[in-house]
Amino acid sequence: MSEPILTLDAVEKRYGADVAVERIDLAIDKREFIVLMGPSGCGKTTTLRILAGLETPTAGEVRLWGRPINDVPPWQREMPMVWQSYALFPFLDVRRNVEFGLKQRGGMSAGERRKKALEWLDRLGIAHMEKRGIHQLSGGQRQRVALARALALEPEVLLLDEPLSALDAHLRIRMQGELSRLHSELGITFVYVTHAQSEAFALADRVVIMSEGRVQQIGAPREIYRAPASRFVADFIGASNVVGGTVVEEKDGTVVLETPVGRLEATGSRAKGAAGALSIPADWIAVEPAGEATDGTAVEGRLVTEDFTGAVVTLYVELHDGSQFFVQKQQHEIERLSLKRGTRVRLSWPLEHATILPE
Ligand SMILES: Nc1ncnc2c1ncn2[C@@H]1O[C@H](COP(=O)(O)OP(=O)(O)OP(=O)(O)O)[C@@H](O)[C@H]1O
Repeated sequence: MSEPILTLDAVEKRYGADVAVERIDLAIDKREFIVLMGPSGCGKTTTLRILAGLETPTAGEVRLWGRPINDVPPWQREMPMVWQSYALFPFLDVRRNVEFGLKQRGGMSAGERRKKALEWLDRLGIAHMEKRGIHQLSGGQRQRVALARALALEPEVLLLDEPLSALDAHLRIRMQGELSRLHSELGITFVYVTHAQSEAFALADRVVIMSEGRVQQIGAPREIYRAPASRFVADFIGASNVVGGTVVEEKDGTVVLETPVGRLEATGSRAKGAAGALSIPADWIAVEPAGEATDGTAVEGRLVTEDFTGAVVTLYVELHDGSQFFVQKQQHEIERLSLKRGTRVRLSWPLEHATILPE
């Protein structure tokens, strides 16, 4: 294993009695695209600000290439940050905004700075706007200027705090594609904070799921999607139905749980009598008219709503105890069933996809 470019070692940040980051351990490899994701207030932004040097940890150590940098000020770290609000200077034109960081760093003539700024503006497709004022730009163009300003420093690490959240959905997808392309072309490390799961999964090499100032799971998007490490992660990702119960049988890598919706089987192991929660991915559930017997890998209920979002349809089915399962299907897969609100349906799934969540 090569040495990580950035290491957070038992990093903590408290503001008096308030804990923003309880404990973060994280090693980031060179060229990685790392996305920090979690509910509001979980400490994502604080973690990013600690990396930028804008906050000092109250305990633990931050290392860059193995060298402690807790006490290194932001301007000596060369890890620029790009914000949702762009943080551009309204009194400088586009090109001068991009030149600003270069000027602060020093060591370049005015001509060199200008050339570098134009190179980056060109790379981001807005060189022709070099003389415009910031107020004459759209949100997407402002975000490009902010990116050009950070990238003109040619940093090893770029920090991004919800950079696309102020943009409309269409532009967000486009900028997402551009960020992904820039990341692979430049070969630098991106540490990116977002609320948006689709953004995290589309961009990240690894996603860090945080809650209450701690890391809940670190993994490739697919891994997190298919194998959430805890009930918290499964609920947060929202791709699976999670049912809690008590283990009543255990043998050969499978367990049976007594749950409010009946006895359900799951793969994994847990001692008899222990509490546990099983997770059933919504896209692995088959829907058919009710009537056939249900067993440990099926339940029956009544269709309550159908959310149509284009090719994918989400069905919400109410079970006998009043709880709901949701099922995700391609539109063409359910057309033949001609379901209506109130129709009784049977939901079933392959046993290997019903897994007991780690404790
Ligand atoms: N300067 C501060 N003083 C006191 N508490 C703070 C300060 N900055 C952050 N916090 C608290 O630390 C916690 C983590 O904040 P942080 O901004 O890192 O969360 P976040 O995950 O980025 O949230 P969001 O998604 O809402 O931006 C929050 O409970 C917040 O109120």
